[in-house]
Amino acid sequence: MTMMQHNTDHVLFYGDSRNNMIRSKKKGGDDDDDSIMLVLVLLNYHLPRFTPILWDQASLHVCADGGANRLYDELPLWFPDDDPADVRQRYKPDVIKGDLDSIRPEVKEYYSEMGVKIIDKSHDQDTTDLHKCVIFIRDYVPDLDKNHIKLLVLGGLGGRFDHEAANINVLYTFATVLRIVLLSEESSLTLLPSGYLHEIHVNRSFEGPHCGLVPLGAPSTSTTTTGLHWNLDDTPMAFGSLISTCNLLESDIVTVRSDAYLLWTTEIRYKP
Ligand SMILES: Nc1ncnc2c1ncn2[C@@H]1O[C@H](COP(=O)(O)OP(=O)(O)OP(=O)(O)O)[C@@H](O)[C@H]1O
Ligand SMILES: Cc1ncc(C[n+]2csc(CCO)c2C)c(N)n1
Repeated sequence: MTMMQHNTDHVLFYGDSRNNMIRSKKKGGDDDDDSIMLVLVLLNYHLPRFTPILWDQASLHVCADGGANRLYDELPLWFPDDDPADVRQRYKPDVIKGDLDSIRPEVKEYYSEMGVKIIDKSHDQDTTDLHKCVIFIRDYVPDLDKNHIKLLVLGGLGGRFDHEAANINVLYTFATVLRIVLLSEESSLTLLPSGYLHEIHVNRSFEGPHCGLVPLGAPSTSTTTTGLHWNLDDTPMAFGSLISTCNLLESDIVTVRSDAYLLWTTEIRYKP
């Protein structure tokens, strides 16, 4: 498989190292982010209408179990003038992985005959399909490239709350291994580990104005930000007290420093 080709095309969304990424510098660490490779994971929930744009920019495309049904069913509907078979050939995943209890048999057979790698982990009923896909990506990508990967999870927000909570747990589980962003058509969500100065480059042509910083795993005794309408200045945050929601972007660059892991969310505005 030649899945990990470097993607040097201009990137409109979530991959442009100048416009839209989070640079997280440890004190004294290198700022080594010239080239970002996008990896997509498609879940079995509403795929955002911008999925085809991201697809063209990504180097690796993975479906989590029933996410393959979404790709098979929904992509042809977005290209009504094209033959569905041509659309499915254009948007052919590299891998389908999961416990395979949701992918329909005809969809599995269709992609299998196209040569798509299908990984059956039905024996594992303790981790979610997204977790299984992230393990595949973690093990597939050489260590040297991991800093340059941005994993976008399409259909990662909204829907059943237990699935959303599991997706957020994946952010925590792999926080120091891979940069992961959960996406829906309305929001992005990523985790900012503590101990870094996070320099977040937002693209206000499609992100914002609303945004939030949420100490989900544990309270923060001190968070300091720049670039927001309501900045925090060595401020504590905790559930039951202050959390920063309904905040507003005031700059293309937001900086965050905190003693706790924080979820960072932005509003997404997309008009097809
Ligand atoms: N209703 C939903 N809301 C939000 N996310 C979903 C929903 N259904 C599926 N997903 C996401 O898509 C992934 C793959 O979906 P799939 O239907 O194959 O999962 P599953 O493990 O069979 O789910 P279930 O708990 O329904 O048995 C899930 O792991 C989850 O992340
Ligand atoms: C304590 C505990 N709670 C729930 C599950 C169930 N579960 C968690 S992930 C998963 C796979 C979904 O594709 C399933 C069935 C478990 N194993 N352990």
